[in-house]
Amino acid sequence: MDRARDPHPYDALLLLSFGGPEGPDDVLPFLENVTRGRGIPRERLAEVGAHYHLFGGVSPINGHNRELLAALRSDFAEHGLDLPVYWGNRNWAPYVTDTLREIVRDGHRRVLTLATSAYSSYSSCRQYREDLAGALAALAEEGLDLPRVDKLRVYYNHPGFLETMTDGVLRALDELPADVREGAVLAFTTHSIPTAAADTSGPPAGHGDGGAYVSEHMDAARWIAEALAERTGVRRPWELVYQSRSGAPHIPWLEPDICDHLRTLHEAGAPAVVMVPIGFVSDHMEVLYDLDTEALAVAAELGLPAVRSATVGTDPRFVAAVRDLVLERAATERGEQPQRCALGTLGAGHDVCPVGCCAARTPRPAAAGADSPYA
Ligand SMILES: CC1=C(CCC(=O)O)c2cc3nc(cc4[nH]c(cc5[nH]c(cc1n2)c(C)c5CCC(=O)O)c(CCC(=O)O)c4C)C(CCC(=O)O)=C3C
Ligand SMILES: [Fe+2]
Repeated sequence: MDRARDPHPYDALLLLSFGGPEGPDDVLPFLENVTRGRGIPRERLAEVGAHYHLFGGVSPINGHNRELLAALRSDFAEHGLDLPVYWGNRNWAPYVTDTLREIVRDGHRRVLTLATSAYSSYSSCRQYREDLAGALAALAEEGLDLPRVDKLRVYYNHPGFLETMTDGVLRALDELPADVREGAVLAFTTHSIPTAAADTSGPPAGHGDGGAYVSEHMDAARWIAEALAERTGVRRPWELVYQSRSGAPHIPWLEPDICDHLRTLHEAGAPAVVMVPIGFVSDHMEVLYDLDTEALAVAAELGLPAVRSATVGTDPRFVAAVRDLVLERAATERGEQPQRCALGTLGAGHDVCPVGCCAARTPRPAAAGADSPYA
């Protein structure tokens, strides 16, 4: 077989995501699934529930995942990559346990996982490995022969991610009124997490304050800002800011918040801003509500021209990046030394999360890492 198309030893790809409600009656049970045992104040739940109800109780995330699933399947077929693609979620149907059961019943033994999050942190990486461990534990209870499950490395610095984001910013700049375009500044934005979770993100060896979560986002932002400067001849001020904070007010989370940042930019005389949602791989509710609804309303109130650039979604270059990552990992598992594409300064991330990577407050079994209790 052509090595460039050889998925061996893998026989299935699992798209692992967050899940979201599909109608008004799903909203409360979904939020209960998300927040079980996580100490989110009730007022915050009601508030977030209202965001979903504003969109008919439907999260955009499932539709985006269905589209990504279809795009991956046709890209793989087009490139002669014979690897079935499945989809399972943490918080809503199709649940990952049900999907993994189907994968096993279909006779697959080596599963590679793509999580819909590009960075290192408990919420964006380890919690997905806990989901896999939970699914494996459930299947073991049922007496099924367990498959081996691996997870793809973080992909925030893959060219197919960064170049696609960069093109999105170029399109967003074009949407700004011509007279403020030149002076527009960049606000890279991602999901806030507790500072304690940021500090322990990535391998225990450490990335300094803010851990791998902050350093990876900084590296992505810097690369995009420099690529834009090269392509447009305009060097724009930029900053990494945060959004979608939840949790109790006395617990510190990463700051500044995008809405506060817009006020700061306005006071400092910025003529316009592009919000670049580097933390999200598709237009989740956080993008549709927290940026497109809330942050754009703040900007409008200030009279600050603002636009939000695109997420990678199902851009063909992002889909091709996933194929590249799958083939790279398959080759590595076969003992070859494939090229590992990465831009920026941090290099390609680890294939296998080391012991203690993105440590959790409450230790739980996590699969697909060096500390996995499974083979
Ligand atoms: C880093 C990160 C990502 C990015 C990585 C990834 O993509 O996984 C992410 C994604 C998402 N988060 C989502 C939704 C929610 N997240 C919540 C709560 C939380 N998120 C956190 C972090 C993250 N979250 C954290 C530290 C909490 C506090 C509670 C806890 O420690 O678990 C809550 C509870 C209510 C609230 O407080 O907001 C909701 C409803 C959706 C679905 C959106 C849709 O429907 O389109 C998606 C993709
Ligand atoms: Fe979240």
